Amino acid sequence: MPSRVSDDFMANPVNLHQKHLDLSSVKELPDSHAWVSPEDLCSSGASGDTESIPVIDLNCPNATKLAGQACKTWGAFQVTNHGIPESLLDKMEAAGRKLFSLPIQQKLKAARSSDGVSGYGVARISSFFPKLMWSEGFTIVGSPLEHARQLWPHDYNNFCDTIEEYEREMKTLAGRLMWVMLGSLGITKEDVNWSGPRGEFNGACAALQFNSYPACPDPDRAMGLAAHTDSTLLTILHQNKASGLQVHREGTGWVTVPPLPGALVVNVGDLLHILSNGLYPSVLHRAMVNRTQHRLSMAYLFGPPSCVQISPLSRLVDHGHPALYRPITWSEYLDAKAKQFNKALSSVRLCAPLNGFTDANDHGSVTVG
Ligand SMILES: C=C1C[C@]23C[C@@]1(O)CC[C@H]2[C@@]12CCC[C@@](C)(C(=O)O1)[C@H]2[C@@H]3C(=O)O
Ligand SMILES: O=C(O)CCC(=O)C(=O)O
Ligand SMILES: [Fe+2]
Repeated sequence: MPSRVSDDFMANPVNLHQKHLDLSSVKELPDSHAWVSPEDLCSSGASGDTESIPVIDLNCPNATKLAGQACKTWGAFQVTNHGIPESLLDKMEAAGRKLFSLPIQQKLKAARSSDGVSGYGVARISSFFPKLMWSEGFTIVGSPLEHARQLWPHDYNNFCDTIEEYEREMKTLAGRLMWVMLGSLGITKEDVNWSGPRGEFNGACAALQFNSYPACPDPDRAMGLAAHTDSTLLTILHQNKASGLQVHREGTGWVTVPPLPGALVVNVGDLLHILSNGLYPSVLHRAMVNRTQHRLSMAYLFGPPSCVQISPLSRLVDHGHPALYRPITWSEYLDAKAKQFNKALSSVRLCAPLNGFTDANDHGSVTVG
């Protein structure tokens, strides 16, 4: 049987000696990275590849309605005409390539510390799985300067300028997307007092995550990034030409999100799930790898100001629709995710769902292999 997230939970500790392998030079999949044994192979892969998440033109007059439908049914959509210049996306992809092509010893100079958030390393959720993922990541919160200097002591300015430009552009887009997504629920600026006087989400916090998935000698037995939901309000993801992102939909299974030139993927995160009182489910997603192409993605993880407690919006709560979640700040939620991973959302839940099932993203029964 393929392994299940619940079974894997904190099971076997990862073999630490293999943790920082140079994946691009490995010729055979090591056991430390083999998620599926040869006997399991027939049951792996995506089942529902005939449909995928909607593609929404942000300039279309119907964008708000379409985004609302997409958030309710998929928890994700792709967006075009988003205003981010293609040249900036290209520069970011080049910055990611430059970073991950450094020798492993150089990348480790900017390694994420055990209690830190920023820096180079394996996915934070790795500790919940008995096998290592076929990927490496680099997380930036605020200024990239300190880590960029460690990576390129004499040549860090271009990297920093590009990242800072991207962070500014993404912040504006994330604010715009918040109103498009919330607008469909009848939410206005008056309903979200922490969005600021002009609804610009000025005090919002964010992190930027570069993900690298080198070509893999045995892609059907490897996992790029294991199934998870993001602990954000929303995530804006750019993927290069290599496909690999899959979203999970109840009743359909795993569905591939094809890379579309210039488009960005928008995911509903756990905090928007809470804010919408469960109307917009956070999307369970994962990244697969392939035999020939190096896949790169960058995720802009958008959250509320650090002092703000997120709880279901009062406009969405009444006698028939009680608040389903207790108030929580982003950093408290990230702590819950770091300790409980896929049980974090349920741990904030106040009332049991009427149908007796757990939260949609309490994905203990979703197969990961
Ligand atoms: C703000 C954050 C969300 C994140 C944890 C982090 O502190 C920075 C990295 C983010 C990321 C990106 C890859 C998937 C993920 C689950 C992970 O392991 O690190 C997310 C985290 C999250 O959304 O919980
Ligand atoms: O690489 C991808 O497509 C997914 C990345 C992702 O889910 C993340 O960074 O949170
Ligand atoms: Fe994610």
